[in-house]
Amino acid sequence: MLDTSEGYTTADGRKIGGVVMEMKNITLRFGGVKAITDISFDIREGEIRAIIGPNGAGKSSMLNVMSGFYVPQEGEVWFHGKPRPPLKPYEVARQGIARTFQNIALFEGMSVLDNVMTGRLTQMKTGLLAQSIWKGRAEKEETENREIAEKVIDFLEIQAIRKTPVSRLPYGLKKRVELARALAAEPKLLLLDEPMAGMNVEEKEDMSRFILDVNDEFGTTIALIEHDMGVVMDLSDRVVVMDYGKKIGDGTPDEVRNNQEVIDAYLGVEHD
Ligand SMILES: Nc1ncnc2c1ncn2[C@@H]1O[C@H](COP(=O)(O)OP(=O)(O)OP(=O)(O)O)[C@@H](O)[C@H]1O
Repeated sequence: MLDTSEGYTTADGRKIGGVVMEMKNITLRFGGVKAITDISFDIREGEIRAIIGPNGAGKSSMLNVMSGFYVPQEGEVWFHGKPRPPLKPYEVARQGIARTFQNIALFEGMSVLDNVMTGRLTQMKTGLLAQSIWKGRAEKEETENREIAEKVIDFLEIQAIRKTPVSRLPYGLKKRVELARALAAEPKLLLLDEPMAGMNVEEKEDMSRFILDVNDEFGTTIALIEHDMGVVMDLSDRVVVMDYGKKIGDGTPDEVRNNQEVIDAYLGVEHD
């Protein structure tokens, strides 16, 4: 098994660093339903880390624990070497964590550019009162925010639709706009909730390329959940496999592919 204790070098020569986030013995219940049972794993700096598993395995619940949206009944989330207390959503964003959602959560009536600009809101330093007193400072910040939004739009190759209302876009492009909005916050850790769900083959290839480019260009650490095995295996450095709320595998794509428990529980049967 790959020894990751001191960081490691990937097959394609990327250097993976220290632990950014560590899930320690996480258990999450909804009333009588145990969505996650005693799961531990870490995410390292610069890594593309996937969580896979069949429907209902607990993947979304886990992502929501990672993003701070759910607080587990047992266990701790460690972030940069310290236990992370329960946080408000904007505090999570200020810690450098951004996410996308399984069901697209964009402002449909607003343009692509305005949607991407909303990704900057959590990073704004000038409050409303200060904005009215120091107009110059607010204007400078607005200009900076716009520059970052435009840079992300260029990077994800959506310049041609920057003024288009999101409601007019096909599904695959909406997903890309959601990624753009998350990137506009300049996250250190990006959480992607089924980024390829509902996409055709071409859209999946595009999205995979952009995820790899984001990781490569900005050094962003990425954790994603998916149930499209093929995509995940090509994209990820390490994979956690969940089934019925439990962790049944954790390792490189090859290690996971050859894990008998994973084969039995997940790969051996058809999943949509
Ligand atoms: N808010 C909630 N209230 C009650 N039960 C929930 C809630 N969210 C998830 N669950 C239950 O927890 C379990 C894990 O669900 P979760 O959505 O995390 O799985 P998943 O692996 O993301 O599934 P999918 O691939 O279908 O999205 C399921 O049994 C689900 O019904």
